[in-house]
Amino acid sequence: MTSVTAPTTPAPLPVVGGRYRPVLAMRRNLVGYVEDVWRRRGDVVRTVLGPPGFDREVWLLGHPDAAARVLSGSSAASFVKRDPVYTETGYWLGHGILTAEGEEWTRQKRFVQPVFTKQAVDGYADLMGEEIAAVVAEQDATGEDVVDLGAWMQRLTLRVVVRALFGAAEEDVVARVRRSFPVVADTVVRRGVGVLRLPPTVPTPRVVRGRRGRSELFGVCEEIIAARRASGATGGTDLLSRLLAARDGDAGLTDAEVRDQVLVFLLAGHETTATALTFALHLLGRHREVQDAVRAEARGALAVERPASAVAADLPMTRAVVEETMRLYPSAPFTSRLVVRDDTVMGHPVRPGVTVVLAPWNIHRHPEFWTDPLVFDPSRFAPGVPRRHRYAWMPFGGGPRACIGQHFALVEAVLALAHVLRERRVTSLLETDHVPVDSLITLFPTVPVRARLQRRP
Ligand code: HEM
Repeated sequence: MTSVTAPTTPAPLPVVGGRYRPVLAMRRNLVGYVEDVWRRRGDVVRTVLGPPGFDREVWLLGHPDAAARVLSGSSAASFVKRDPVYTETGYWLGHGILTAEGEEWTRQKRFVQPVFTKQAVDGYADLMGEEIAAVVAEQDATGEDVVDLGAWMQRLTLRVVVRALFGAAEEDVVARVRRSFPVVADTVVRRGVGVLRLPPTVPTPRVVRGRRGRSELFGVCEEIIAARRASGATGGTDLLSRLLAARDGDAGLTDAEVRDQVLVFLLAGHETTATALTFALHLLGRHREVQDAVRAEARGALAVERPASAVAADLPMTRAVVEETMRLYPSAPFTSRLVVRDDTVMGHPVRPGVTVVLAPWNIHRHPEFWTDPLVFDPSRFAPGVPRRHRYAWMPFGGGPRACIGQHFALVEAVLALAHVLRERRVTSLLETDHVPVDSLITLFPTVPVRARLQRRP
């Protein structure tokens, strides 16, 4: 006899928390709130935020299966970057490949992909090495042995990306981006997670500040593009030259489109890597034996005269440190999407209009996938360790919208650690591996992360 079991539909998810308390808690500390809810309520949490009529439903997702559903090719079309945070990002930072959707994204990707092939990125490794060496030497010249790792690494990664973009690490550009980017990022996130979003045409103090920051950022890029066009120079290998020369059939990118891509690379490409390096140096500064192993590896790899891309490929231990750091401190701790057609997430039906927030911060601490998840242990990423769930480690996202700059970032990060540690001992001045953090698009420490540097023969 065969028995037929009727398919079961899971009961609707209960709504967790009130309409206002979570918003206040998120304002206080977004990372803390999302982790706390996950620990108390599990991997799929449904909230409804804001007053009736203006409310929005937000699901917080903390399981790799949920990430696979939202990001991977087969279902990704149900979850698009039109949620409030990405809508704000597009408004304030331009409509480059980071925020584009559908056909427009496919078109932009055809222009941008060739700029980020492995071969193209390996071509930037030498200039990365030069910029890193220059920033390290600059620090040595100050005679200061205590350094704010966050500020130092921001300077380093901004110089690298500016040089890769424009061919020269122009101080003026570096300074203007450093000044304006945090203001715009603050505007994007505060408006993106806020409940009552007034149109950006309403000149609230935040909007006014945001506009000032945005015109400075746009101005920097537009001036450089105009100067490059006016010079008539062609054939350069920096990212800007490649974008200006890029063709899809007969068509090229307009100046405004080039500006928007340049902005994406400037912004997506420096804070994220700086965050990873800040926490990597902090953790190494607390784990002396790992640091000694990284130093030994760096000395071996840098002793031979060869291209920096070959050096970067020869630093497996250093790379494992970067990967483990990005597990504990993912530079992009959350990513969000708007649901645009009926779908399911881990068996729960989700309807159009819901915002889903994936939390790599939680996924990277998930006890089903990580033993002792709070322990810093780079051996998890040693060569030969079997692959885990594809989305258990996802600092660069996944699926078609995964980070285009992943190889760039990893080459830069391992080279930076190798150059810093080769002749220096780093001692962290914080007495915990677990630095208090929050997030405005990217993760940041809420206390200064300082370390002592000592030269080692
Ligand atoms: C440690 C460094 C980095 C981290 C952690 C990181 C993280 C991410 C993540 C998580 C996404 C996917 C966002 C989503 O799905 O919503 C992304 C996308 C992207 N990243 Fe990165 N990123 C890093 C460095 C870079 C660099 C160096 C560049 C370029 C110079 C870059 C350019 C981009 C672009 C253009 C996208 C959008 C891709 C698309 O939508 O097709 N990123 N990044």
